[in-house]
Amino acid sequence: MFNRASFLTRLVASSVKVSETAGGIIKNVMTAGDLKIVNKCDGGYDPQTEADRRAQYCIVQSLQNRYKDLKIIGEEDETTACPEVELGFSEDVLNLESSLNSELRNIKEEDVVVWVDPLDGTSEVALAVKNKNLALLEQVTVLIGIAHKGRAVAGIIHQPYFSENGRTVWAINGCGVHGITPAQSNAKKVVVTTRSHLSESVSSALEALKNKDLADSIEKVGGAGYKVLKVLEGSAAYVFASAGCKKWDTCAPEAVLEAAGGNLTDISGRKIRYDSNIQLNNTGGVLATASWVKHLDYVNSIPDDIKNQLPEVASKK
Ligand SMILES: Nc1ncnc2c1ncn2[C@@H]1O[C@H](COP(=O)(O)O)[C@@H](OP(=O)(O)O)[C@H]1O
Ligand SMILES: [Mg+2]
Repeated sequence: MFNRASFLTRLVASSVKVSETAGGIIKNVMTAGDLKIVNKCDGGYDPQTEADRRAQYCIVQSLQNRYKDLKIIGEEDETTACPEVELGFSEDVLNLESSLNSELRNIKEEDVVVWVDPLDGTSEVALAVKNKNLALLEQVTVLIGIAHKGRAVAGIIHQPYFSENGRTVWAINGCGVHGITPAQSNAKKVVVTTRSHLSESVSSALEALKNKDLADSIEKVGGAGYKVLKVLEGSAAYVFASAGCKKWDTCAPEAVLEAAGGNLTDISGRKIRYDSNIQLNNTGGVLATASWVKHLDYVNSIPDDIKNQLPEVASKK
């Protein structure tokens, strides 16, 4: 069955399993207790742990083992070799093959870019360990986003610390979202935003949304993957009017949210591109909304002066 499936179905089926194995690696590193944290940012703070390094090694090795010529862009430049290579695949994904439209079924390996964030929410891991606040680990996700000709078409969000055994939320364009039942409405409009990268422009955008009755309350949580899970669970929107979030943070969440009827764009409402030669930063910020609110209301309520500070930059500097 695996060998007869289309390239996209096989890649998603593999990626679901690979994300789960990466989640296991993260949990093992946490249990072992030595995170070996390094700061990746000169003059700022962008932590990387042994869990990020091992999880990315496993994801890239596992996918490259099956798909030799696949273009994969991962967050981490430094990785740590680990023995786990995951060659399994999800039967649930294979069973979806007949639901794919012909365009998706004909996707070729050479037109695909896989965007990998092996551990989204690293700052929350560092804080969880420092403050012995393990509840923060719920905000950790493994993100594998699949882009075809620059557009996010499928995504996997694995959440290792959800409940006892974790959960995997995944989607292929037009084929619904799996592993979660998205909320269809909420009397209260909760807007989620960054916990660790607040800035003046983020605060001003949130204030503008409050003034237009588009944000009844604000919740600050970590990780792009976790924030999109919050939107699927009943928050109205995820707003980040700043430029630090990267393509590997948004590719999988965008595909998953859009399969559930929501939207993820930059704060000016422009689609985000995921071509292999693209600028890594989401220079236009991030705006994600649930299926039950109007995306354009949120776009239109963010003041132009904030949008003008966040222009789209399409190609690498
Ligand atoms: N100013 C910044 N500098 C570095 N990374 C940033 C950033 N703003 C956002 N990010 C990245 O975007 C993701 C979501 O951020 P946030 O939780 O603040 O909303 C995080 O991914 P990682 O945890 O994988 O590094 C975070 O590092
Ligand atoms: Mg990230």
